[in-house]
Amino acid sequence: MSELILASTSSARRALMDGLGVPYRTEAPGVDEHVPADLPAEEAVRMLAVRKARAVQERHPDAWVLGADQLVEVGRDVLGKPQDRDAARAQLTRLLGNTHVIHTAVCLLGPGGHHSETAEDTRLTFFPVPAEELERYLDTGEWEGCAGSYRVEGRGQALLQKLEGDRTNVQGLPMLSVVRLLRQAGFDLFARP
Ligand SMILES: Nc1nc2c(ncn2[C@@H]2O[C@H](COP(=O)(O)OP(=O)(O)OP(=O)(O)O)[C@@H](O)[C@H]2O)c(=O)[nH]1
Repeated sequence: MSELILASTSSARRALMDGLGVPYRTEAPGVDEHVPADLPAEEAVRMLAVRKARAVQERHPDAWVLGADQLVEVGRDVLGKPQDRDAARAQLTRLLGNTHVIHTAVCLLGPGGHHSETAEDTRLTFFPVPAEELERYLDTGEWEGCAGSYRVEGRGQALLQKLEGDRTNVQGLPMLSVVRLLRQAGFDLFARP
């Protein structure tokens, strides 16, 4: 198989791919992540996952390229990554004591016009916690670089009352689906190095 490129700057996505153990490298997609404001969350993440993968594939047409995007939907609000602590506090205040949905899309592009993609939802319910506890969680800094301002695999799990779906999907890649897409594309996931 020609090389696999993860079109991402996300350390969490890298960690998930490192765990899978398939040889790959990363490259920043470098795309404009703006989408129409009224686009439903699942359509937005699919559009951006494809945009990221295509941007890298244009630079490496013979490679396999995996792109991903994620948004948090709570009620009618759609949340991305917070810009600062105050934005993170506002996001978490919206999530605490409520149920929200993580929408993550992945797109696998390959030689010969291969295009496969999927979008996965994970539903999470957070405990209602007092403002002082929220400030202590913000002190961990886990909000930085995370859509929804928490890390489900870190101290953020202390906020988690219920999770329905793929936990890795929350971290950034729905690994059940990533494995399926790679196997369907013909990848040998235990190839000798
Ligand atoms: N470690 C961790 N990261 C999370 C969690 N929830 C969301 N994220 C990260 O939040 C980011 C979602 O923003 P995106 O726009 O999809 O991705 P990005 O960080 O800009 O990275 P690119 O793939 O380069 O676009 C991703 O990096 C996710 O890995 C979580 O629970 N744990």
